[in-house]
Amino acid sequence: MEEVFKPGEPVIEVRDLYKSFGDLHVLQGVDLTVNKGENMVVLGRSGTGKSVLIKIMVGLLKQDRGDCVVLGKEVSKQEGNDLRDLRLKIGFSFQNSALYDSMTVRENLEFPLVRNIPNLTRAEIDEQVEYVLDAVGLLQTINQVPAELSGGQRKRIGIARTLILKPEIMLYDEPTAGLDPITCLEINELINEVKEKYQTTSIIITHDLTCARDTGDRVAMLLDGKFLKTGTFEEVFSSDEERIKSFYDYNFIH
Ligand SMILES: Nc1ncnc2c1ncn2[C@@H]1O[C@H](COP(=O)(O)OP(=O)(O)OP(=O)(O)O)[C@@H](O)[C@H]1O
Repeated sequence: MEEVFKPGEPVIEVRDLYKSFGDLHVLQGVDLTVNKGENMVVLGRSGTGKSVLIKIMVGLLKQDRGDCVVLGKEVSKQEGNDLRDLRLKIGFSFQNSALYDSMTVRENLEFPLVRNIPNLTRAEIDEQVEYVLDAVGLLQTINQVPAELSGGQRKRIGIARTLILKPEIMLYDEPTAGLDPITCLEINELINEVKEKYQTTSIIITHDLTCARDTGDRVAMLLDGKFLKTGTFEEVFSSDEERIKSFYDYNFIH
């Protein structure tokens, strides 16, 4: 039986997680709980281990010690079809959108559907492509190729391509990187709309404090291998901790 998670129940539970590469101790006792329907923002300077943490969550890396339980399953113990099924429930929206340049928007969106869900009819594929494009507000771009789209539109299509498999969890890697401030705000809105429409649980990795403030139900600051502080944006940034204050001062733009 598939486990069904109710709002507020933990969907991701990371406990006392350690990961080193030789002498480089990247994660040193990470604890994190993300509840059903929650947007959790992970903040941290470059190289602090945010991507390593995400890779452990999707089974691309194994921890040295500790637990990483996603949708009720210890990820490091999943193999073969079980790991594949778990990964299908986790949508990973890459930083560079990773669209295929030679394919139209329609073809880019069809690709994950056809690859992962066999025996869909043409009408079902069309319906799902159009639904998800409408959800990200870009139905009119269906026959365009990525080169004809703006950076913000490409991000949206990248998010749509992840959403089309209706994942329970969304992992956004630097969703606003390289975008102008207005487009950043539009992406933040989209992340919030996705949460409402698709009832997703999300982790949003970012350096962008406006994104953190606007999308995060809670934010967690990764520093020196651990989460230094977790809470609402206001709770975290009202802290007197010097390293949090200096992160805020260097990163807050508007
Ligand atoms: N497979 C690996 N082998 C060896 N070292 C690795 C490996 N993966 C990551 N690292 C190292 O672990 C550290 C954390 O990397 P990670 O990519 O998680 O940083 P990050 O917080 O995501 O940074 P950024 O914000 O720049 O993407 C880095 O020093 C990186 O070089």
